Amino acid sequence: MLRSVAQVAKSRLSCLFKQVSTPTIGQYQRKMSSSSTVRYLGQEEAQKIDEELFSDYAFSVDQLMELAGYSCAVAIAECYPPETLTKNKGAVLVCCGPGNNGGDGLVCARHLKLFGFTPSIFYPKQPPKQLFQNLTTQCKKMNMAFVESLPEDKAGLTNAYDLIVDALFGFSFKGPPRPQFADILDKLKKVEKDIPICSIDVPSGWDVEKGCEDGLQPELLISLTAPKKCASLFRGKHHILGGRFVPQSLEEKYNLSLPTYPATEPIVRLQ
Ligand SMILES: NC(=O)C1=CN([C@@H]2O[C@H](COP(=O)(O)OP(=O)(O)OC[C@H]3O[C@@H](n4cnc5c(N)ncnc54)[C@H](OP(=O)(O)O)[C@@H]3O)[C@@H](O)[C@H]2O)[C@H](O)CC1
Ligand SMILES: [K+]
Repeated sequence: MLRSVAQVAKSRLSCLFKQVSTPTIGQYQRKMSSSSTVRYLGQEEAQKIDEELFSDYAFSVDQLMELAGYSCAVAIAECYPPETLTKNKGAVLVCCGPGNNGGDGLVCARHLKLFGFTPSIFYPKQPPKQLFQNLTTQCKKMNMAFVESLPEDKAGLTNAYDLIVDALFGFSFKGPPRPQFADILDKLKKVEKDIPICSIDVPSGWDVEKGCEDGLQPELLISLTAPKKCASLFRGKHHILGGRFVPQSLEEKYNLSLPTYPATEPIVRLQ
């Protein structure tokens, strides 16, 4: 049967709209899973790329940390929208370590607060550096609580928080965790089946390349820049890539084969 001019025009128009409409993360994910072979980085390589961003490309730590932490908050809000966290009204415990991974955690906390979550911060080893002191002041001025220690019993965490952000260690972690942090990681491990854990860049306590079979099992992993080798052992629900700041020339130099980020999104789903 011949279609009327109006029907043809309507179908062309709808095709046009399909072409120009913004693709969803799901659409990109489907595209990626068939074509992308994002490369997983070793520890030294991840550190080298990081150094090059600061030296050759003249980025400042604050700049990249802001983008990294922001992308983590976006990933968390996408996987766990605050309005769905009804048990503890969107309370999130952000555990921050002594290095830049901890700094990402502080930035992430600030954005989570702006997105409608209620973050509290656990920052047991605060380095005396202006950058971290500034990030801490920003969180305090935004009325975020700083907790001194983790509760001894499991219920102390499960009755207080809907989510835990693990920003303890990233790609510079080496060897077994020292006692103070071994104890913290044990406490988080005990609640991982009750409260989703969202790890920034590397699940803390994992060897950056070989992982850790009986270590923390986060439900969400947000890899930054590119996944580290240990991410191939991640068995959680969501694996998201953030840190959309890598210049094309650096991506090419290290053959990163990064997936296409959707439109203006700071994150792209890997799994
Ligand atoms: N390019 C990017 O993708 C960017 C990523 N960012 C984030 O930065 C981290 C890496 O940060 P870095 O400061 O290099 O290191 P970590 O945060 O992983 O940890 C360093 C601290 O951890 C201590 N450490 C190391 N091993 C142990 C251990 N076994 N037990 C206890 N403590 C440990 C270490 O202490 P030292 O005494 O050994 O020095 C450090 O205090 C990356 O993963 C991203 O999250 C940037 O924000 C932006 C650019
Ligand atoms: K981490």
